Amino acid sequence: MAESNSEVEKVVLGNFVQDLILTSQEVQTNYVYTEGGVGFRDALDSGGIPVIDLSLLTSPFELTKLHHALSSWGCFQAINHGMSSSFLDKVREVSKQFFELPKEEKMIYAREPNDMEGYGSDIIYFRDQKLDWTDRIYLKVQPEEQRNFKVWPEKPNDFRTTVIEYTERLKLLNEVILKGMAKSLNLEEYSLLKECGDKDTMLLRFNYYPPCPMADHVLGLKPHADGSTVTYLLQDKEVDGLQVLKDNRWFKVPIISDALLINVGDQVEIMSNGIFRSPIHRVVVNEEKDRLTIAMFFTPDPEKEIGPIEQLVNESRPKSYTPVKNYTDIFFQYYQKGKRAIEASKIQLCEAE
Ligand SMILES: O=C(O)CCC(=O)C(=O)O
Ligand SMILES: [Fe+2]
Repeated sequence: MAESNSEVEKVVLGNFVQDLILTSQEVQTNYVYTEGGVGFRDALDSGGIPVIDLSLLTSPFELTKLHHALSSWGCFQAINHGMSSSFLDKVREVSKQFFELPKEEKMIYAREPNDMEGYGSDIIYFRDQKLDWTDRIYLKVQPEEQRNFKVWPEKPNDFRTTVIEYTERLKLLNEVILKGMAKSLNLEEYSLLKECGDKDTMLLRFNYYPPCPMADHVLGLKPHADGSTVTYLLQDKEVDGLQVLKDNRWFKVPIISDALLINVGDQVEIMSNGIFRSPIHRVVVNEEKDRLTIAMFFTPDPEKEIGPIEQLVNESRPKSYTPVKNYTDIFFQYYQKGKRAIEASKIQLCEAE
């Protein structure tokens, strides 16, 4: 259901934002928003994003809190997730060390022009595409046999082992979260995990946002919702920048040291028949400081068709989405055009009006 490619001129490898800064080039127009730009950073402070203690997730009280968090905000800050502060520091540290390497050492892991995996910046699909002020490393970390080590940094030398350990830890955590979500929906606890199929995929993205001289007119990441089932974000420890849209207003996501920000992606919105929402979020940049975040996206087995879970469909909540397969594939083209892929799966419920 991807859109026609008529606008797509060619897919090219863009500039690295880090290079633009090092060479003090003027900010190119493709990064600059002329309308609605001023004030990107003026979002509301939000102490309101729920904080959930995962060590209590078996209690009915915490499950109710989880249900409420995911149906109102679509995200929460997870504390007591079992990963130590020093381990999370290590994950941040090896990531930062990679971006600090000289250009030629990073380029060994550059992505191919048509490929997402590896070190790169936005794929350019069409001429007027708005570009994100960010460089990334994108790695498929699961299934294991699909790891493309050609694009996995070997420097710093503990990069790979740290990434593999982080992957293992998040795999376990994701089970806890999907079971908790299912229970909070009064479903059998494995129902969401089963819906993801046997070969679910994990994509790890390191987002590096260099400082930007036009921070009020440029976005680190344009507004989007994630195409995942669930996303786990390890924020920068010192520099904020993430904002979440709720009731048409942008709220800043505060930094809670060692918490993970967990958000619903489009595919859990579909599975939950819209009870849980996949929140729209964006990233603003900073004039002086760089920022680094690490996002792990879980997606179902691409061979597995997913759709609203039957028990969540009834007269008062009719089926709102058509089943989809390999949702991730269509997601990125929509994203670059500033559109939401989930619209393609939504059923128009005219008769309910
Ligand atoms: O860097 C952030 O704060 C958010 C990253 C994000 O939204 C993403 O990678 O999809
Ligand atoms: Fe995101």
